Amino acid sequence: MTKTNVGSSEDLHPILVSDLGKCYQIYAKPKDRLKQALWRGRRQYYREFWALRNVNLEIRTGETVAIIGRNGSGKSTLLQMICGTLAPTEGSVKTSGTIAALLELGSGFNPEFTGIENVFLNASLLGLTQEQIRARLDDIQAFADIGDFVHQPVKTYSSGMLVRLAFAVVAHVDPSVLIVDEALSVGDAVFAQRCMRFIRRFTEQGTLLFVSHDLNAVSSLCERAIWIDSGRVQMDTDTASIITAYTRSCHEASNAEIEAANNMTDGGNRAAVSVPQNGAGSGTSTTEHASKTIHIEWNSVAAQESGQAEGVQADMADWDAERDYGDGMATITSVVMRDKDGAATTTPKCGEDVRLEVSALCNTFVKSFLVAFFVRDRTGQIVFGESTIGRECLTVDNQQLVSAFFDFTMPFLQPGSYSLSAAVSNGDAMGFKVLHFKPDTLIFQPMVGRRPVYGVFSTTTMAIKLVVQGQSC
Ligand SMILES: Nc1ncnc2c1ncn2[C@@H]1O[C@H](COP(=O)(O)OP(=O)(O)OP(=O)(O)O)[C@@H](O)[C@H]1O
Repeated sequence: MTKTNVGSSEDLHPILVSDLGKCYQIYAKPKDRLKQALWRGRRQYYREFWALRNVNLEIRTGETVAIIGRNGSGKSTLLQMICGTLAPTEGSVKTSGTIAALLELGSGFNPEFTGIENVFLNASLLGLTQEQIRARLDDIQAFADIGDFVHQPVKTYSSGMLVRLAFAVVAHVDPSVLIVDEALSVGDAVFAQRCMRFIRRFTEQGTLLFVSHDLNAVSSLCERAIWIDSGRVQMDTDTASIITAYTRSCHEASNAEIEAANNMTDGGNRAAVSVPQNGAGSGTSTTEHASKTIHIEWNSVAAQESGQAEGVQADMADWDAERDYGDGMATITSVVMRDKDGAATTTPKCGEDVRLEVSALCNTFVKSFLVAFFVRDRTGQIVFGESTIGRECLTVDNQQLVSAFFDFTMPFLQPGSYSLSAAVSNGDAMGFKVLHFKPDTLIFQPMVGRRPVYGVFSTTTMAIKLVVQGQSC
């Protein structure tokens, strides 16, 4: 472990990765491995598999960086090479400062040692003296919170207990760089929150490298993200842009899967889908839920032309090719928020009723039309959302215009700017195909008022009573 040299380039870049690559030798049969050893390289019995290739990264001091990507894309391979637990096939990694890493479960622990013995072993490897470890032992035990198990060999621990102990150690060794690989997914909710509080405090002065499939955690912790796909850096920029691009790619992959499954079931003949019962003409459907309503109307374009539907024209100009995605079988034509008087607004009052109208034109027959929206805060975290899933099953015909009306009370939000994304899909809770997803299509600034907001948003409280025992109110 190296300490930071003040003023050096390593000081500015605690992690520098150049042309990094990892190649595995894949053997079709176990005996091929033996043959390879016997032939000493004169014949090849394996095929090469590059888990990671041509990766160049500069992580600057104080940056909070997420690594995201689908299963098997190479995230853990990259982190292991940065931490020095895996040797690269090509390229190099330069690190400086004290790097504390939470990688695979229990890595770095000796299974025969007790929890306490492993705390001493790991904390001393991370640069603490025996005296410093003794002084911090109570805090480490309190953070891990595994009771008397701390005196048992770690081979008897559950996966949750292992990650608790490992996290407790890294939380008390004052690292300058913290690397976390999916560790939070193992602990229970209370422990995950304890870790998130620690990581949040750590990011105020330290450098963080964070791997997670939880995009909300990623957006709330990291300002920069790196998307890895099939062992290559696909994109490296601000977290919000990466999340948009990555989720778009995941939806496209999922749409392709659903398309393939549909082709298997109907033999590739989309015309085999039965003609809708309620597809022609127009209609209304309303569902009550909790205290508010979701309300969907659909009209034929003929009705629109005769003035029954508000003038909405849809064509591919409604698509932002850079950001929108979907299979194009419907086009979102407008997304409007209205106040309680019906006026369009981008400054809704918190605690007051609003209506969100999402209109879309179908470019094909849609068997089960779904509408959804969600709202992100300025860090990209999803704050709330709603969908017709589980509430509506609407069949829509080609060239019909659908409007969904979501009536709800605007929650008491933290002050700031919020973006609303809308989507229309075909399917149900078990799986749906995105027809058109419009990210960040409506930006609004809620009027917060003077009421304090606790957390991401406060509930719309029906009543608050203060009662002194013995007195009526
Ligand atoms: N020892 C190994 N031998 C052969 N292939 C390996 C080995 N270790 C990893 N791989 C392969 O390298 C690729 C990258 O694996 P890696 O664990 O880095 O992915 P990941 O992005 O962390 O995935 P996940 O999100 O599922 O944790 C995968 O295809 C994996 O099967």
